[in-house]
Order: sequence, then C-alpha cells, then structure tokens
Amino acid sequence: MREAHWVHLPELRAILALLEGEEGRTRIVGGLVRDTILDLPHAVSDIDIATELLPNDVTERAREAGIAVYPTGIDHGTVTLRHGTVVAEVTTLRQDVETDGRHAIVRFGTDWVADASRRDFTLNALYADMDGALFDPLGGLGDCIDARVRFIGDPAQRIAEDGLRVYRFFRFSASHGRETFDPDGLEACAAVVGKLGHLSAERIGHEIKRMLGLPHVASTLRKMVQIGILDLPETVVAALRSYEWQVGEPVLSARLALILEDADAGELQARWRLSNEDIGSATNLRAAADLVARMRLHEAVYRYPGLAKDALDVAAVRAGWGEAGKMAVREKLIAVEERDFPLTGDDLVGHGLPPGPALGRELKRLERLWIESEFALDRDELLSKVEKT
Ligand SMILES: Nc1ccn([C@@H]2O[C@H](COP(=O)(O)OP(=O)(O)OP(=O)(O)O)[C@@H](O)[C@H]2O)c(=O)n1
Repeated sequence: MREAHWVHLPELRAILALLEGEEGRTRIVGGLVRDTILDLPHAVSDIDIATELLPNDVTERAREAGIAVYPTGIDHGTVTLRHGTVVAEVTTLRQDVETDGRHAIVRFGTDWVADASRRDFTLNALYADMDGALFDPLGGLGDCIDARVRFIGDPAQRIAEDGLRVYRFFRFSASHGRETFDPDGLEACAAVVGKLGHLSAERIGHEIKRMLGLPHVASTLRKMVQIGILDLPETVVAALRSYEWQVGEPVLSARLALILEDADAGELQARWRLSNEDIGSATNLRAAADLVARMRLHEAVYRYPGLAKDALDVAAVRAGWGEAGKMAVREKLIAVEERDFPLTGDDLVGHGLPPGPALGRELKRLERLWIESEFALDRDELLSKVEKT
C-alpha cells in the first residue's frame, strides 16, 4: 500500500487517536482502506471505522473532545462522528446471531475475524490502523490487487442476509473488478432473480445511480440485463456501450438521457428514486441532443447553456455518427458562443407595446427570429422588427 492517505487527514487522525487505548483497538475498514490500496480517490465524508469500544464509550470520548456525534444506528452499534470535513461511521465489532433476510440481529464482540466474516466482499473486509498497518483476515488484499470481487464465504448466504448485495456485487465488479465477474458470485446472483421484490426502490436506485456514474459500466449493465436483474431494452444497452466507447469521461446525466430514449421520465424517476435534479438534467440533455441532431446548434447553445459537449456525445450515439461526422458537428458547435437574448419585455414596453400576453408572444417571436439569425440581429435590428398588433 502507498502511504496511507489518512496520515494527512488530521481530523481522522484525531478521531482514531481518541478511540485508541487499553480498552480496545480501533481500525479503519472498508472503502477507504480498499481505495487507498488501489490509489483511488475516496470521499472523506464516507469513512468506516470498526472498534472494540462500546458505542457509549465512543460517544463519550467524542463529546469530551468536542467532536460532533450523531447516534445514527445505536441499536446495531453505530455512531457517526463529524470532525471538519471528515465524517466517520464508527461501529462496534459485532457478530450476527441470526437474520430474517433484511435485518441482522447482532451482538457486540471483540472478534475481528467474526466482524470481517459478516461483511459482503473480501475487498471490503480490509482493516488498517492509523499508521497504515493492514489487517487482512480473508485475503482481501490479493483480491483487491487482482480486481476480484469475491463474496465472503458462501455467496448465497451473503445474499440471503441482504439482497442488495446482488446490486453491490455488480457495482463493485464495475468499479473494482474491471467488469469481470466472479463465477460463483454471478451464479448466486442469477439464482435470486425475481426474489428481490422486498428491496426498496430507494436502495436499488442508489446502487444503480452510483453505477451510472462510473467510468466503465456498460458491460456490467449488459450482464445484469442478461441475467434478468435489470430491465433495459437491447437498443439502450447498445447505446450505453457505444457512448462509453466514444466518450473519455462518461457522465450520469448522459447515460440517463440515453436510457430516457426508451423510458418515460416520470416512470424512470420513480423506478430508481432519482432526484428532480438528476431527472431534470437528463431531460434537458436529451432535449439539447435533439436540437444538436437537427443541427439547430444556436438554439441548443442558447436554450441549454453548458450542455453542448454532453449533448453532442448523446446526439452522436443516437444518430450513429462516426468520429468524422461527430468531429464536423463539434467544430460547428464550438464556434457558437453562448449568448443572452438582447431584448427584454421592458424594451418592448418602451417601444410602445402594452404589457400583456400579446407582448409575451411578440417577445417569443423575436427570440425565435434572433436564434434563426444565428444571433446576428442586434437589439436595434430586433426592435425594428417589432409587430404592433
Ligand atoms: N449490504 C452491505 C453494505 C455494506 N456492507 C459492509 O459495510 C461496509 C460499508 O458500506 P458502504 O459504506 O456502503 O460501502 P463502502 O465499502 O464504503 O464502499 P463505497 O465507498 O463504494 O460506498 C462495506 O465495506 C461492507 O463491508 C455489507 O457487508 N453489506
């Protein structure tokens, strides 16, 4: 592992130092350890810490040190600490006693291997202390380096404990597995297709949205469609794949815009519990791409500022433009500068038009003339074209 990057995070060091002591050990676990090993970025607002200390002890120590404490999951031993930009979920070591498939019944313990064994994948069961010393009870380091996303123990059992792990398996296979799939994991996922109805749309949507933000995910989505865990038409899967081939840095809104090609925006928003912002930017991008495809470039740039590049990417995939065709449109698009419409309603009032709906319509007509002129008409020229009815 490279030098652990939390060495440079004083707030995290402070949290770890606070939780060190004779009463028990404390280690970072999960995403931050995994991503540090792979030299990948990891949000400091999403840090997991495992400790032998009991939740009350964690709470007391943090409070005394003036660190904000949130009892986010006190029943299963989790308190969240916020110190500066660092947000850490501190969970007391635990072992599952039994589970009903959705909720684990846990008791606290001091057994680190047992704590590791109740997690999902080996690459998430890696622990490190403040100085970066690694604790790897289940071979996660090797899997991490070999880009292998392997369920811990029996995949079917892990999935029975939490069905969301099916989606997590695919997400991690895309982000950390180079889009290859561990055969045992894949088989276990395929075996529960149609039996995950109890999972909330919220949790599934959260995973899908994270996937759609990854640099490479098209092959993973195709695999999910093949086994029946994801419902997307073949045309959309193919579009997502060609988008990924063509574009250096794929973005969520463009992928959603391509999916919208074959889905209703409201239905898609509900299916994956997308925010208004997510669905709104995808809808705008789709509309911008429509304009680009029809070569109404000035209108695209004017109505959807800042979206030209992504709109071109989406339009190119949908229209099947080759690199040369896309390049030609790109050159034209780059030449179009973003501009504000030079007239306002007040200008028309000043020009003698009475305020009211007719004025609004006239303003829209002039706006269209201005766009069609490719922004060539200036304010005076536009005013000279005002029709007083
Ligand atoms: N269904 C789940 C969700 C989480 N975990 C465990 O809880 C840890 C924290 O979960 P989460 O924060 O969701 O995942 P990260 O590993 O931090 O990954 P990411 O950064 O991608 O969210 C994981 O490492 C994993 O060990 C699990 O076993 N089963």
